[in-house]
Amino acid sequence: MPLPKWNNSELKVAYQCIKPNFILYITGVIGNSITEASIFATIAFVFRDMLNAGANRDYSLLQRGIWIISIEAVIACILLVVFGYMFNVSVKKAMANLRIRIVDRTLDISMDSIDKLHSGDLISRINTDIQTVETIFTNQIPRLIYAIIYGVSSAILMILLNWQIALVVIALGAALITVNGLFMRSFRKAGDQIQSCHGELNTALVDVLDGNETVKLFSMETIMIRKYGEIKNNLLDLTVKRGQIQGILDSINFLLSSLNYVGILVVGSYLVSRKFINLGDIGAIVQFAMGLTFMFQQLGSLLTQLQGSLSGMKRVRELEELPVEPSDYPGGKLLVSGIPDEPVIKCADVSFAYDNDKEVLSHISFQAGYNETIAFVGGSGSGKSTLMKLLLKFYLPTKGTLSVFNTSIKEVSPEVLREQIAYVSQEAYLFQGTLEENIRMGRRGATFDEVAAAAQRANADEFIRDLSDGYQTRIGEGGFQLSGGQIQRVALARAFLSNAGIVLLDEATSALDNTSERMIQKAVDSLREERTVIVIAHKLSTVRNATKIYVLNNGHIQEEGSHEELLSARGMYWRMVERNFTA
Ligand SMILES: Nc1ncnc2c1ncn2[C@@H]1O[C@H](COP(=O)(O)OP(=O)(O)OP(=O)(O)O)[C@@H](O)[C@H]1O
Repeated sequence: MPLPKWNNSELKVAYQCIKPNFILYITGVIGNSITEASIFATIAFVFRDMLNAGANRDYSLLQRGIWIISIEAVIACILLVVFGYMFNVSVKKAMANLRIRIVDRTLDISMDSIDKLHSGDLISRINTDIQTVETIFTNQIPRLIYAIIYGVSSAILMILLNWQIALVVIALGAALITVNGLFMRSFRKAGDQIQSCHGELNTALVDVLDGNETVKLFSMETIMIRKYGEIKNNLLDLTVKRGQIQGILDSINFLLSSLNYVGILVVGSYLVSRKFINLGDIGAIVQFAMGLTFMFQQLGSLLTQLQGSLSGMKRVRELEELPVEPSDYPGGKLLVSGIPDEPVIKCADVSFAYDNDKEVLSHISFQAGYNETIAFVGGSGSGKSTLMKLLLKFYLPTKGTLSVFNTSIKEVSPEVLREQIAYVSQEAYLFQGTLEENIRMGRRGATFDEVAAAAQRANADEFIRDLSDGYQTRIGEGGFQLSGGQIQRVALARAFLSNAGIVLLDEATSALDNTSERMIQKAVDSLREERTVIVIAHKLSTVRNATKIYVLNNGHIQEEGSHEELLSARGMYWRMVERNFTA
């Protein structure tokens, strides 16, 4: 039988999900199955008694049967509620834990891995794929266990009643499993395609929602809806294809099961007419044959369905297996105290490539001391942002050393390093929550007075207090919308609050009105005091005051020096200044 390879790691991950509640889960599932199977077994025996009662006119058998069924039904109702509760609760807990674990894991994934994922695909893995995993526990495993318990108990009872008929039914059942096995590969393939199509669909949806403004700007509505429609149609085709396979399989199963019953009835009638067996026993055997055939049928179709669900598990596992930011550091600490004599940042002959082939930074060397501002300028794609990412340890240099406070960043954990760095990016991300909460991200545990003082230094306090809810104004998606200049000042407030010794500043390129521009410039100037600042500069005012300027070109340092030195060299920097500095 061409069984597909069972991927152990997927089954292992599936087991890991339920492990903390495994006893509760398995007790619920097995208890449920035994209860249901015993009802059917009792019905079979009562059915036998009824047929015999009719044949022999012994109505006490009938009375006994009614009593047994009634009592068992009451007990079963209670047990089914208890067992159902046990396994449902354990599955819900397991899935909630899995979702939290996956989101937690997503936050630890290294930058180069996360760069390769689309947020839509990530959301699909966390929602749709985990939902598929849930069906393994709520549907497939319980049905599988039930089918086995019901089938095996039916087989035993049937063998006890008449082993010859039992053998015939078992042989036909084996044929059923073989046929279902033939379909397993197609189910797995269809499952893989459907799950990844769900990922594509979410990716397209995120593009439509996040890129809404751009879509409208370029009148791309038709293109976007066509793209979304194509994926949706593809998903529909795949689902219909899987439905067709399921349909063929169901009819084959139905045909084989019917043959089974017809066979039993024919053989049974013959045996009854020859008085080898009584009518009641044949009635019971038909009931047990139903149990046994049900098991074979379910084993086949459930194993194929399980393949589909394991496709979801595979995508969840892929997410879990992505490389994370390493956490096994030699425990290096950054000795930050007072005014350092040595340069705070030392970058010695650093090179870096994202994909191990093309270097985007080559042989970069510079130093930045206390109270100094080092500015990087250069054309688009010259490597300025990449250098910032190396300083933040989102990536490690492929060659050379990068040290902060005399310690190689390789030796300290990203958390320890980032505690000493305040990063003010062009597009600060503001989370759903109040302005106070957003600023407090600079230093958790800061008091309200400290938050307000930081906002004051960032020239943000005034506009915040002017809002009707002040610091309690809710921002983020669906909340109050801040202007570009206001967002930048909130980001600067975070940096002031952090008290970090190093500031990485990605100066905004977007044009702001003069008042905003002046306020931000004043805040930045004050942030530079008594700190070490690395700035990606786009404005002449910023570079003019820098201690040293580095001009990046294609990942190389093309020129370095003070504003005056570089101007008199009349090179690339001079040309940029002539062009009014729009790097
Ligand atoms: N995550 C990434 N994976 C692969 N290549 C990348 C990645 N990020 C940037 N690059 C490449 O690295 C090079 C330098 O990019 P970087 O963003 O550092 O330039 P930049 O000077 O900051 O540009 P800009 O001023 O336009 O922001 C570019 O060729 C870019 O395509």
